[in-house]
Amino acid sequence: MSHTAVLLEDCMPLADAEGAKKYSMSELLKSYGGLCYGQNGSHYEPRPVLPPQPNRCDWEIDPSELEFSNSIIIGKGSFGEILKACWRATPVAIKRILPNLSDDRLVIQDFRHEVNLLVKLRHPNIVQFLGAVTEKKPLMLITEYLRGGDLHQYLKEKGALNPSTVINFALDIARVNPLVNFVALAITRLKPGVLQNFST
Ligand SMILES: Nc1ncnc2c1ncn2[C@@H]1O[C@H](COP(=O)(O)OP(=O)(O)OP(=O)(O)O)[C@@H](O)[C@H]1O
Repeated sequence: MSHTAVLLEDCMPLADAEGAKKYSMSELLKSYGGLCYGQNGSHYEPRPVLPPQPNRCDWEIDPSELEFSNSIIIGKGSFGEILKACWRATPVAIKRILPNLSDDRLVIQDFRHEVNLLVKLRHPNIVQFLGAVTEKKPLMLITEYLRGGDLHQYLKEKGALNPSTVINFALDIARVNPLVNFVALAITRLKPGVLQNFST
């Protein structure tokens, strides 16, 4: 078999040519040794491609992938508890809707709203949404686990913050809007005395 034929066979363009009904190209590839799926001597087997499932989102998480054996409760919200658990061997934060609220229409609406919002957000300063369990109960929302907790927890532990820390936190929050980066850059260019006056 010629070098060309080996390359053609390796990358299996014949299936693509046949799929696209490019008959002359198919013939040309066959004349160079290209084999059809499943054809005698072919090392490729036909692999049926499942059609996309309607209404199934690629962020839907199968609850069997969540590992709760060493989970701990790290917080409580109005409708559920927040646990530190594992998903695919990675520590994650899971907001789990309380079983007795799982059928509450308003709770479900609120939960779906939060999921729909988080799906659209991607920014280093926003907790990363990883997926959600929406097709089975209890409903769950899975995000990256923040080792330092959230700002509320931080304030509870540290008490009043000094003004420059407050400004840095405010800038981190505001940086979610790209325009604010200009302001942030301008502030870092300020002389130290100016910032002192501004923060007191
Ligand atoms: N991703 C996370 N990583 C680490 N800790 C978290 C995370 N998410 C939440 N927590 C902890 O759980 C607490 C409650 O979380 P949060 O306020 O998000 O709950 P919630 O259900 O959204 O509350 P509510 O619905 O009342 O606004 C936080 O104060 C924080 O301590």
